[in-house]
Amino acid sequence: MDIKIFDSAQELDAFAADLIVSTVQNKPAPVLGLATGSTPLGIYAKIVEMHRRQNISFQHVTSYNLDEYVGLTPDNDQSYAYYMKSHLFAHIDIPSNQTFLPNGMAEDLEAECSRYDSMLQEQPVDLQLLGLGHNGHIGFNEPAEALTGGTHAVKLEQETREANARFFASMDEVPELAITMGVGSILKANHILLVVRGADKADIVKQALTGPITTDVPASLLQTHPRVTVLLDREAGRKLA
Ligand SMILES: N[C@@H]1[C@@H](O)[C@H](O)[C@@H](COP(=O)(O)O)O[C@@H]1O
Repeated sequence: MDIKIFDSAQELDAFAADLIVSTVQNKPAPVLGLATGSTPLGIYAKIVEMHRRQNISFQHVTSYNLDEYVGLTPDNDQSYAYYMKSHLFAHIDIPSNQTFLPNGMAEDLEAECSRYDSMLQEQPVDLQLLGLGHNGHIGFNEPAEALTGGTHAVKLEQETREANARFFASMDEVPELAITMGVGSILKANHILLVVRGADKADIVKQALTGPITTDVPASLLQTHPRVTVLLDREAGRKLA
């Protein structure tokens, strides 16, 4: 694992955005794996700025998002589809028919998960951006005795719902179910970019990066991947020796 610790959010965002843009520029048909949450916001803003100022084009890019809530329509401002549109897709030239998220409104969730997996199989992810949950989740792969490899529907942990409640009007509105790429699908990406910020994640960063590889900390499975770049701010990295 290549671990980099940054003194400022701006430096971290610029480094991550450069890495994403270089993947976009160096491949004829790049496939990006994208994430939501507060962690990637500065990175997306930097990418939008690079698109505007340096004319970086995303017309040839395909993207797959990690996860989506079940039961929220794409025009619901709490859905991840809405998040991606408002923070990234609407501001760059990526064609809308090349951006994919699991469909949280699908009647048959199992069929939706297999559909998503078949698409990922045909278009493997070149660079997968990841955030980290306080309990070590990646995407919505929660700590469990066994983890699911492929895309699947998952019941969210109370802790995860509480952490994400800040984006909703009330706790009752936070969905109980989500669709997420599985840890197996995430690990198939050629290169993984894990980004973590904040003192409240320092302990889980240490466990995930240096602790035992265990399904109790889903992010610890990243230790088995040959090409992971970890970007931390000072606070998130403060427990690493
Ligand atoms: N499903 C998302 C994850 O993909 C995200 O990485 C994580 C951390 O979120 P944040 O970046 O807001 O701390 O929690 C959410 O539950």
